[in-house]
Amino acid sequence: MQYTSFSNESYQEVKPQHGFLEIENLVKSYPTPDKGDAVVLDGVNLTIGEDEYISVIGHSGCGKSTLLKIIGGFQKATSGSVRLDGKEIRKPGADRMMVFQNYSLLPWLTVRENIRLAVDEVLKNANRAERISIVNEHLAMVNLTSAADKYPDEISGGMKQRVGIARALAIRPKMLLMDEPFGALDALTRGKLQRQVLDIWENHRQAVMMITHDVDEAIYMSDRIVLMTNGPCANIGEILKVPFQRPRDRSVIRNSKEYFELRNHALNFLDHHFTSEE
Ligand SMILES: Nc1ncnc2c1ncn2[C@@H]1O[C@H](COP(=O)(O)OP(=O)(O)OP(=O)(O)O)[C@@H](O)[C@H]1O
Repeated sequence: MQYTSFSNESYQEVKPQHGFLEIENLVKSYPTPDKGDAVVLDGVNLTIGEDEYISVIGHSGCGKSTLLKIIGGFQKATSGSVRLDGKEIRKPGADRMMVFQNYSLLPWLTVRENIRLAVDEVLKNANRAERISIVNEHLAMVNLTSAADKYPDEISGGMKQRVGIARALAIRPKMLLMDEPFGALDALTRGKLQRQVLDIWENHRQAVMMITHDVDEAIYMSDRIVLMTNGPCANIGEILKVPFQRPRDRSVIRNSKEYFELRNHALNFLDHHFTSEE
């Protein structure tokens, strides 16, 4: 793996002292009908701290979602290992919650019921009053208290995504896995929701891995940005450390020299890894 070649040393990768999620030599291939195995991920190594916010950027088809699904336990690695808190990940679990771009809410349940269902399913030791309180707390956290009794088709895309995030957070996962969570939203709603997610994360620190195609979003939100090389046989090309203090003010960091350099470095990397097929 290469690391950044910035003259400013602060951009160099700093591994978290205590690896919470540890990915070692991860390989994932799929069988093809005629050409043997197609290798999607080829030897991914990554360590994430328990309160780190990591973004993953790479061209379409390089294997970002595959990586997230393996961490989520929805797919199996072909070889290598993925451990969370020292335990090998073999199947989905309530310690890792996924948030998808397409919301994935149950349309026949209200906003409140969508969150309640997950809480009932996972927090089996909590009594009824505690579960109601957790649901209400998370509805309030994403400003959805007044929409609690609406159905998904009665609310906007941004609100649906907030339900998905509240549902994921309500069961108190150790790690949040987000696959382009703001991808389907208009720019204004996206900006607001990014801020809300950061506010929540700053108050309830947990490990986050977020896939995005947006370099500005990655810089604004993350501690480190993982840049993937193109597939097939994709790998981690570089890991960039984001040097800005939190809480971040988007308009302030955007005007800094470091922001400009970091953004250009990421964009140049992506340009460099642009295949002729794209
Ligand atoms: N179940 C599967 N069976 C066979 N091939 C698959 C399967 N799932 C994914 N792939 C292939 O693996 C590669 C990586 O797919 P993946 O969805 O992980 O990429 P991605 O980087 O998330 O793309 P995008 O940014 O477009 O969402 C693609 O070539 C895809 O066709």
